Formats: sequence, structure tokens, C-alpha cells
Amino acid sequence: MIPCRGLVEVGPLPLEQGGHLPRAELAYETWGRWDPQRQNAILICHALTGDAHVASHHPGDRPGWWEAAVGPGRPIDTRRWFVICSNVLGGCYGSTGPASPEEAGHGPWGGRFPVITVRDMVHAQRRLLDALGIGRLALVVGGSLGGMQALEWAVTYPERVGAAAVLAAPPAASPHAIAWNEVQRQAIFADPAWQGGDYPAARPPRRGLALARMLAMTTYRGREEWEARFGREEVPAGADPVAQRLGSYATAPAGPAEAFRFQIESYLHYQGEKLVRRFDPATYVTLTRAMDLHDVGRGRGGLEGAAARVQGRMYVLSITSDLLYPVDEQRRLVQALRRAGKNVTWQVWKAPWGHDSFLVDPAGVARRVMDWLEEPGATAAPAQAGAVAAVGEGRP
Ligand SMILES: CC(=O)SCCNC(=O)CCNC(=O)[C@H](O)C(C)(C)COP(=O)(O)OP(=O)(O)OC[C@H]1O[C@@H](n2cnc3c(N)ncnc32)[C@H](O)[C@@H]1OP(=O)(O)O
Ligand SMILES: N[C@@H](CCO)C(=O)O
Repeated sequence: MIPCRGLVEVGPLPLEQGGHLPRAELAYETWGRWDPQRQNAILICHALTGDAHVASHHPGDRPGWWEAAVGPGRPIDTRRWFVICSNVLGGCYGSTGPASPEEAGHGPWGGRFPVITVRDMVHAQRRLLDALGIGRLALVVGGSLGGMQALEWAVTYPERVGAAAVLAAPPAASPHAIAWNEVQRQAIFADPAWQGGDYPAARPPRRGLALARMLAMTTYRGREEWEARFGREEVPAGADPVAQRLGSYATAPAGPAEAFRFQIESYLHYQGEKLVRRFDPATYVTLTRAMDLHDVGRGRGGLEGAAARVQGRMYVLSITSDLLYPVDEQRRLVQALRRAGKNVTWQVWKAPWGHDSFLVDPAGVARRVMDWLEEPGATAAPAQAGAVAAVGEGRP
């Protein structure tokens, strides 16, 4: 019996960019039961600021970040499937990362934490599954950074992946995505509280992290959504929601030009503050760098070489309003998989909420994935010609 929560030592862990982590632990949670034939394991990989808590475990428990997707009677039905999720290597929700002690009895790693990659995250997860006795995965699924992990799983450990669902993730980070991440990191570094990543836990670079999140939100959400939601609506005179409700980093505006006017500005400040209250800045730096380094073809003869390694069925979801990893980037992945003769299904989803649509509508997305996984006649064997389905705009 695998416990529904735990912490597993997966170190010492050699790292792709050199060096190693002497100690590394992964925090995980599980739902459902592993069947006696051990064929029903689904690994869910979270995005940049997520954690292992995909869904609540019992009534009254804290809701998870994909609550509507996972549970009894939900699209990923835990009466049938055994679900596992771990906080990523480098994360700040229980797994080893920059906020963890560098050594027992010492302070946190902070800015000294080594550079890690998505491949390192997947290696660490494989060790976690080994430790729990989980061999083959029926499905590995994730969006954004989680989708990068799902793709790396299918390529790095093809014999262990029956199916992989890559949601809103590219085969490699584009210069644009790297550029956006770099500006976010620079916002953190420019905060005097950063101190090279050696800040006290009680005085993190809040303003820098909030700015990073504000910028990131402009890449995560949809133009159409914000048009409908905020338009050009102004904050009523005298109301200052951020200062009134929050204020851990916000300072009173020195003059009228500094004060924000529009609801969209208010929303961005609120989102910045919301992250500051739950996330570690050095972890943000480490994980965005790992996303920049994502390139599934690195050291494998490029994307074609990576695609050739895949054995399981592949599902790729593109979101028409995704500014961060646009549809064309997944098209390249799908085309490489098709050229390699793999069994791949591509859906292009016309959703208004931008890149984060997979988080805004968890049940809708999980339903798509599970309909594909459970479609009649589906097998884990590679097909000669990959199936490609397009929904909405952006036909392949
Ligand atoms: C311990 C943990 O929390 S673990 C990690 C959990 N988080 C994750 O896994 C990360 C993934 N999740 C996400 O990125 C987000 O939660 C999403 C994308 C799913 C949804 O984002 P949300 O912020 O919840 O939704 P949305 O963008 O609609 O914003 C709603 C919030 O903005 C506030 N808001 C809306 N308009 C405005 C405005 N004009 N001015 C100020 N605030 C506003 C709302 O009051 C609401 O506040 P609340 O979150 O306190 O209820
Ligand atoms: N909004 C996501 C990152 C992009 O998908 C998160 O905070 O984890």
C-alpha cells in the first residue's frame, strides 16, 4: 500500500548541466489504489508554481490545483486510476530546492542552488517511482512545465510510458519564452532584497517576485479574456484594492502618475501579491531557468532523434490563445512524431484564457485527455500513421 502523502530521498542526484545534488527529496501525494496488475498508474506533472496537491483527499481538505479533474467520478476517476503527483525537483512545496537547507543544520541554498533541467526533474521522479515500486505508467500528463516533463518522460524512459499527454508545452523553449523569463528574473535580481539569493526567509525580494508574476500573467492569459473581463474599466476613485487588501510589497504612490487606474492593473498587482504570499523567489529563478533549458532534442540528434525514441501513444494539446507557447510550436512536435511513425493525436483547442486555459478549465482539459486515453481500440503500441485530430482553429 502506497501512502497518500510522503517524502522520498532520490539523491545523490547527478545533474545534466554538471555537478550533483548530494541530497534530494521529492514530496508526493497519491489518490486511488494501485491495481494488482499494476497497469493503472497516472503521473500528473505540475506547472511552474504548482505543488503535489492536485486534488483534495477528503471532504474539507484544501482544494487542489486540478481539483475538478481528479477524484471519484471526475474525468481522471480515482475509482479506476491510481494517481500520483510530486512537487518538482527545485520546487518549494516539500521537494529539495533553493528554499531547502544546503546541509543539515545550515541555511537555505538560495542563489547557490545548482542549475537544474526538466530532464533532471524527470530523473528524480523516476527514482521516486522506483522507490514506490511503480514500474510502467499508463499515462503521464502535464501542462506548461508539466507538459515539458511529460514529453521528457516519453523520450527519456520510453519503455515505462504507455501514453503521454503534453498540454500547452513546446519541444524546446523559444527565444521569446526565454526572453520573457529573463525579464522576470531581472525584476527579482533588481530588488535590493534579493542579495544574490541569500535573503532571510522573512525578508524575500517581494517586489521583484511580484513584478515577475505581473509580467508572467501577461503571457499566461488571453487577450480576448481580458477584453471581456476588464476592458478599459477603471478602478473607482478612492478605491485602491491592492493597498487596502494587501500591501506586503506595494508602496503608496508618490504622485498621480504612479497610481494605477485600470482594473487590469489592479488585477496584475493582486496576482503579484498572491504569488509573493506563497512562493519563494530563488525557486522562481531556478524553475524558470530549467524551463529555458528545456529542449527535448538536446544530445539526442535534435527533435527528430527525440521523436524516434518514443514508444507510447502521444497526445498534444495546443491552445489557440496561447501567447507563451503558440500552436506552431506544438505543430513542430506533432510533425516530428508523425515523421517518426508514432501514434500521435493533436487537438487544437479554441479557448479564450490563454496559455493557462489548462488550469482555468481542469475538468474540460482532463476530459479531453481521458477520452483520448480510453478511446475504443487504443493501444500503447506505436501506430504506422499517427492520428491527428484538430478541434476548432489551427488545423494541422
Ligand atoms: C499552496 C498552493 O497554493 S499550491 C499552488 C496552487 N497554484 C497552482 O498550482 C498554480 C496554478 N494555478 C494558477 O496559476 C491559478 O490559480 C489559475 C490560473 C488556475 C487561476 O488563477 P486565479 O488567480 O485563481 O483566477 P483569476 O485569474 O480569475 O483571478 C481571480 C482573483 O483575482 C481577483 N481579481 C479579479 N479582478 C480583480 C481586479 N480588478 N483587481 C484586483 N483583484 C482582482 C479576484 O478577486 C480573485 O481573487 P482570489 O484569488 O483571492 O479569489
Ligand atoms: N500559471 C502557472 C504557470 C504557467 O502555466 C503556474 O503558476 O504554475
